[in-house]
Amino acid sequence: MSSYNQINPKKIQDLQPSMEVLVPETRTSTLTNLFENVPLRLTQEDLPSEYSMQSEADQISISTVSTMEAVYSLGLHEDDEKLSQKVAHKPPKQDSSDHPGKYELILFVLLGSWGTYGIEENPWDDDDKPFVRFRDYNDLKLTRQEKSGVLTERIIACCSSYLDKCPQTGKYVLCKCNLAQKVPEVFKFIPQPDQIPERFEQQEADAFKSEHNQIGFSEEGPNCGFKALPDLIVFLTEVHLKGNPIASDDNYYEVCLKCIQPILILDGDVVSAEDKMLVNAKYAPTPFIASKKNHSDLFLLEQLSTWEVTNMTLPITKAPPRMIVVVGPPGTGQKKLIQEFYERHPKCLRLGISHTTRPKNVNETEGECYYFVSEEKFDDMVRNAEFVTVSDILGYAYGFSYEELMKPSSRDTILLLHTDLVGALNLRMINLRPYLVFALYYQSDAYYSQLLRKYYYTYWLSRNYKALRIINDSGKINSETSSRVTSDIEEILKDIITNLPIKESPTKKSSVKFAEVNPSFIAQPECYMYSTESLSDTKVTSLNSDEIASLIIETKKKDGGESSFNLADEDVFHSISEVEFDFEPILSVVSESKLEEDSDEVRKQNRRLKPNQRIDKFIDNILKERELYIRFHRANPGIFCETVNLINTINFIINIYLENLTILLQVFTDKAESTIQKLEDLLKRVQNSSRDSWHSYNVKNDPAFKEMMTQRLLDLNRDIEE
Ligand SMILES: Nc1ncnc2c1ncn2[C@@H]1O[C@H](COP(=O)(O)OP(=O)(O)OP(=O)(O)O)[C@@H](O)[C@H]1O
Repeated sequence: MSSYNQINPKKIQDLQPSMEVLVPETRTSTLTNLFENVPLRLTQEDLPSEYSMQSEADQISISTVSTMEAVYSLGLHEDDEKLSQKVAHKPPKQDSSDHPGKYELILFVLLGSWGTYGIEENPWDDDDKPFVRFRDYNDLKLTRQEKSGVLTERIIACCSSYLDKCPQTGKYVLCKCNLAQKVPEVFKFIPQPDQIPERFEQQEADAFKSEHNQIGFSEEGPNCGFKALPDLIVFLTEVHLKGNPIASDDNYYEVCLKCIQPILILDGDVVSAEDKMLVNAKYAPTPFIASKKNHSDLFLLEQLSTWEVTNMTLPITKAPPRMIVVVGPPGTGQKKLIQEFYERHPKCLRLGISHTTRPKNVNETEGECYYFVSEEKFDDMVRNAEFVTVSDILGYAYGFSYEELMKPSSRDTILLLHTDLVGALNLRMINLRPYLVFALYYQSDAYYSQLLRKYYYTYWLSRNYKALRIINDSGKINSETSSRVTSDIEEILKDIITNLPIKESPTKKSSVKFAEVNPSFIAQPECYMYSTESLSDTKVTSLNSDEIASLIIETKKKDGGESSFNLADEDVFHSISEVEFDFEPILSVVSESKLEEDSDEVRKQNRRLKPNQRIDKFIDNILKERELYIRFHRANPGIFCETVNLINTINFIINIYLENLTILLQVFTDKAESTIQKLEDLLKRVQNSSRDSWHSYNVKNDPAFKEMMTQRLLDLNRDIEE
């Protein structure tokens, strides 16, 4: 038996019996190899003296039941119906009766899919302290190739044989592939030892250069070329492949960035976060795949977690509430829409409150539109399988919890919430049968300005500058304050002038609460936009340059000294009519003295972030997402209807989908009245729909389930008899 190099006896005694061994299908070959030499039953002899087995019953056996195989592979590649069919009819693999034992280990393979998606990058970030190792790398008699740094499956197997506690479940799992020291300067992988070309035998270890390693895209076989990447390099941050055949592929750079998520250095060059972001956006999975992936992750966690029966737990016969879900790309104003809709029908609706890690905005109240939680808390909830769905939106996590879903409410109350597309598809996938409403800005231009208002200015203004004063070419500068012009700011202010849709003259001297102008996603300090001089009382179609000079965007002082600016007439912004600015303003930024102190820091930050480029890309990405929603809608007729103007089409579609209890219609958030009207129509239909048509799959009637239970009972009886 191979050696155990580190054993913590206390921990091994904690081993809990458990039933499932989760092995994603695509990874089984590595795993099978891995256990070739691991005894399936550990006895006292196998263990070092520090650990004493109390009785025979303490034997640990390892067995595999691959319940998740189907979910993992099907979840990624096939559709709902096939998934449910296969999952339902796939007979579960039996526990091996040759190896009974009190304890079973959960095997969980960290290579590849798990961890690269969504939930956590590397939950086992404990490089140095595995507590049991079945096969030790140090015991391997390395071949010449291996000594020279060639990575073979043998090495991977040894490096993967750690036993440790799974952070998600607290159970012991055999996992982790730490290749950190095994591939010191080059990433070298030879898939099959018998495929090693002659020349390797002749190479001197020292002479072994990265050009000679064996990753080539022309190679055939399951573990060759690019295909080998995702399986192996979850822990690699630095990769050198220059001169390797793989490097001459046109998509080499992008594929490496995509496949090797933790990569920081490729061929000696630092990989920028921006490149990674762009590559990720370019190769983003389709919404269906993303949501299936997401769903299978959550499903997996659900399987691994222990559910507690509390007084919140509803009897299984109770159907979840009927729900209307407003779906749309970020910044569409879904939140406002559903709140407005809710306020009109508070008796028949219940607002579903999601959890999010995004910071709370000034005008938001905890628990009213979101539960604002820390990333740690959110992760904990994910691990405990508390969420029905989770999504990652613009860098923040959003999730809708089971608790919210099942909150007691009257039988006829309809749950109203908003999610992104992935979230909505997840809800469908677990058979909640939501009525999906597609919310979109009618015009992409309007959406663009909305996004600019929402993200661009807020992001910029709030993070970098305390005060901005825009002056015109007449050169009026507030002379008490020092001024500074930077090209970045110039650009941004130009954008503000050209894009900020100032609508109508305010009727009185007023200030506009900037946070209201930008009900922003990104938390901002309290910013206010105000005019120093009163603007004309009469309606104007354009503001003259003097008036422009007086538009100031400034943060509120902490001491409250500028509270007079707080007289915000929140409607002002919305009631200013659109203005064309036909001059090139000279722009100046007036900083407060505090800012001067910070200026070095600010400059440093500018250099690092290049914010205006970044935010441009950021907004571009959101616009692309809008396109994606529309494409998705077109490619999946029936999920959303095509045009909102064709009332008849809507009725037609409603009739078709009424049967499936899924009505899909499109709503434009920039056309508030007609939108609410549509939602009201929908509400009536949902109310009239029959609850009795709720059907849920009953696992107890499934022949595979019956077979499995019978077998389990037989096994149990046999164990007892023995
Ligand atoms: N539980 C959830 N699951 C998935 N997506 C969600 C969830 N809750 C909210 N979202 C989505 O997150 C996005 C950002 O919402 P947020 O309220 O933070 O910003 P917002 O810009 O005010 O949103 P909007 O303007 O679209 O109402 C929205 O598109 C929303 O649909």
